[in-house]
Amino acid sequence: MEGTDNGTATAAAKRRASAADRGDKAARPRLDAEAADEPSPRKQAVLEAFGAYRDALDAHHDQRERVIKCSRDITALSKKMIFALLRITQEPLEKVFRDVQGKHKQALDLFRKMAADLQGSDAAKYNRQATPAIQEYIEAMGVWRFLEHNQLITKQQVEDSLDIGLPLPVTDEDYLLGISDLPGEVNRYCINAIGKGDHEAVRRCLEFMRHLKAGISVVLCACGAKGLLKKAEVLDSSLEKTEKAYYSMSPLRPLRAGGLRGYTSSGGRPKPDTLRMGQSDGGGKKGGGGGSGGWRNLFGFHPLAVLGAASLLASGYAMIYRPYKAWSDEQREKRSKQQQQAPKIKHTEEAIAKFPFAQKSVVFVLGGPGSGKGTNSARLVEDFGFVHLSAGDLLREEQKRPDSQYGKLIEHYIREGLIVPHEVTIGLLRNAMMDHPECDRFLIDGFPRNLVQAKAFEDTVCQAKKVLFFECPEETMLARLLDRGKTSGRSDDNVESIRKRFRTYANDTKPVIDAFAKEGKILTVSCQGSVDDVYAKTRAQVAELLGTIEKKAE
Ligand SMILES: Nc1ncnc2c1ncn2[C@@H]1O[C@H](COP(=O)(O)OP(=O)(O)OP(=O)(O)O)[C@@H](O)[C@H]1O
Ligand SMILES: O=c1ccn([C@@H]2O[C@H](COP(=O)(O)O)[C@@H](O)[C@H]2O)c(=O)[nH]1
Repeated sequence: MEGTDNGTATAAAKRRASAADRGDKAARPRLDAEAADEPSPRKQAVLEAFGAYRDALDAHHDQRERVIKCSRDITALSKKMIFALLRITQEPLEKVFRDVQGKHKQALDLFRKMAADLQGSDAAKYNRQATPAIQEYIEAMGVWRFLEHNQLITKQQVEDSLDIGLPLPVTDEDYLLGISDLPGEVNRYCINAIGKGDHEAVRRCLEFMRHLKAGISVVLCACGAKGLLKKAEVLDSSLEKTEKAYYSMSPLRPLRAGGLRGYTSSGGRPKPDTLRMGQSDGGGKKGGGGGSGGWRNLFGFHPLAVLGAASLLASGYAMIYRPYKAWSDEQREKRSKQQQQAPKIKHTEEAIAKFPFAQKSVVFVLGGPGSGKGTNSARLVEDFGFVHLSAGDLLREEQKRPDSQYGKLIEHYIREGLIVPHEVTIGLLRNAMMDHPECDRFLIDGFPRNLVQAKAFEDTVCQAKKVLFFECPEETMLARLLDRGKTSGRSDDNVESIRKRFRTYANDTKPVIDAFAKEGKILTVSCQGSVDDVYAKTRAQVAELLGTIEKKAE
């Protein structure tokens, strides 16, 4: 049929037919040309469909651009809020908070605009664009909360602060990633406080970061959330800087109130409205293991501090547990079988609480990487009936254990020469001690690697009787480790990892040795000489020590 695809005449065809009826031949060429230009209905339909797609794409593009713009503006405002907050050390409080409140109001206006674009079924498409703003905002609100109330902001508080009349979901991941950026800012505030000689402010920063680190470490161990590991490393380095700053202001502080006992706390009675470590009064649980006391120790007793901690853990839990819940029955069954095959945290809370840790004689074995700790410990076992527990070996074993939730984390820390969060290492050490209930003497080799571990072990396991310290120059250790690396198969016996381990040793472990030295607990052995020579010196030191211990016990 002329001019039609589906039997329906086009307008031009109709006009041509009526011109023919009228016998109007002159109109024909014009009408023919008109008909040739006019799209067929199918073409028309396709054009219309494309038009609709184009409009939808344009609308999507505009909506995405609007979200990106709002997100950038909120990010910038949040950074300005942080910047304004950090002026707290230079300007009157009211001025700072007034300024921040103004910026916060502007941020909320932008959030309102952004939330409007995030409503409806397509909202999820733009979440990725909104996320940076939400995380930066959480960071800013976290800094504010810390400075004003000395508390870790909770996820609920973040949500409540977003009073914009429209729902704007804050995910657990946003919350965790947002608060894990706090240490960098707290560290900046701390540096300003040092400039002002405000010792108390520096102490508060340090405690806050320790609480945060403890909480994040646990979440990290449990779920290894993408992005969190990197932030945890930054947190470590911020914490390290703050610790150095704090102790540089008061070098003897770690040793106040009796050696390591004074390490984590301010020494004096903490103010009721400040976050504090639960063990600051020296009332740590001896021989009692972790349990709920462990959490109180991590986060202090202030109810709102606990709330912050709970929020952090709830988010971590949700990230771990929700995906688990979404598993099929088959996946869940497989996972539970794997766990039954290789349970590692095998002692019950009750058994841990009952185990007489405090009655055990523990000797720590310290020294740089490759200084001979393992070699000499093995021989001491033969001569004196110690149980030898190498923290590094326990970690490597846990790393290899199929289905270990810590495997990836440990692998990363070991390769990078970093110190695995102490909750994991102490958990493994405690397990291993409990595997030998008959034994009273333990050589704990390669532990504690930093002051926090040392304090945590004292509080949750027991105090070491002495510390065997292998003194060794770096060149000797490097040569021995490279030699060992030819056959050891260890991921960290290579030049790059060895350098990192040396750095960690100098920065974190040497201060532990110094602190124990001040307590009079160090037995130094020079690592120079043959294996037999060094062992002879070691043996003599230990024989004398055991003689003393036994005499004391009589
Ligand atoms: N006195 C010595 N003379 C020469 N080589 C030694 C001596 N003592 C130990 N070694 C060798 O040096 C290497 C490192 O020793 P060892 O494994 O005991 O050190 P380590 O302190 O336990 O190391 P890491 O902290 O890395 O576990 C080993 O290959 C060991 O055989
Ligand atoms: O308490 C500890 C002990 C060890 N690590 C990590 O393990 C490696 C290797 O330890 P070795 O004692 O040399 O076997 C060490 O570099 C750390 O990454 C730890 O984190 N905590």
